[in-house]
Amino acid sequence: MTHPVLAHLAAAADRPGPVVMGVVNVTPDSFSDGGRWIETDAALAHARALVAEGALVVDVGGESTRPGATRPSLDEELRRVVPVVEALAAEGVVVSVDTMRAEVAREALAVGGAIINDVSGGLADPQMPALVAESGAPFVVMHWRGHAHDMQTRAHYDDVVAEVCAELLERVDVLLAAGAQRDQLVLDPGIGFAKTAEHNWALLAALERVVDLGLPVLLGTSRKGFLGKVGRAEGDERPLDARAVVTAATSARAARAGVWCVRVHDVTATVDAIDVAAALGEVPSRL
Ligand SMILES: Nc1nc2ncc(COP(=O)(O)O)nc2c(=O)[nH]1
Repeated sequence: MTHPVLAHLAAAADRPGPVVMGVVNVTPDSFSDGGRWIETDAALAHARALVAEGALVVDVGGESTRPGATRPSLDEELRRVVPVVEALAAEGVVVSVDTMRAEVAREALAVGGAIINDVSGGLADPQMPALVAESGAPFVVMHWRGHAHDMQTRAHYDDVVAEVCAELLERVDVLLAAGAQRDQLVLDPGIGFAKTAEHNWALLAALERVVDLGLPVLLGTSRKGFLGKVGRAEGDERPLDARAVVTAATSARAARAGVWCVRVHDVTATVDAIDVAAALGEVPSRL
């Protein structure tokens, strides 16, 4: 059984391969584009541009999750996110809200947000599982081992793929026990969260094992540090605005693995890469 919002997106998709989710960080300090979209009008203009490039969903976030980031207050996160979600939803855009706070998710859904994207998978806010159950909204359960200020101290695994899968399934059990429905849940391996570059590559190489857990999968590699560094000498990593191609290559990989959605800052490059994978017959039929 597919959740109606996910079914709508599948029906809206005009190409094979993952749904493309465009990123709009309404934050002053996100690693990938901090500050550029902090003003509501700038965020809206950017979101519209991403939709024009082929994004079927726009992910609106008000809290930076980069290592070392400090958390905004609840009121500040609400101030950043709610006006953008409301305006985009009013224009018919499918909006996901990237938040770890149940109150922000609740407010965003109340003004038309369609999906909750919680990088903590419901761990950061004990109220989130109940909100997920109460709302019935699709919920992205990302693998997470702690807030930005110390998550990289938890990047220790004997078998990162097996442990990430097991910990994701633990979150699924908690959410189902709280009353959420299975068709609400989307899994995400949490690339770059409590993971080294080696862990990220191992997870990308084994994406089918995450897909085989039997729920839609979302992948977020876009512009992340391990992509900046790949193939480059120390100190010669790609600048943030030169990571569209490396990100797109991982989007093609995601398409080949049957991933449901890719969350990216540079939509066109990813759409192009997925189109090539599809033309080569490498993309499984949609979920
Ligand atoms: N579901 C999901 N959400 C995320 N939100 C933020 C970031 C990192 O920050 P960014 O907004 O600058 O990309 N990565 C993810 C991710 O990998 N998966």
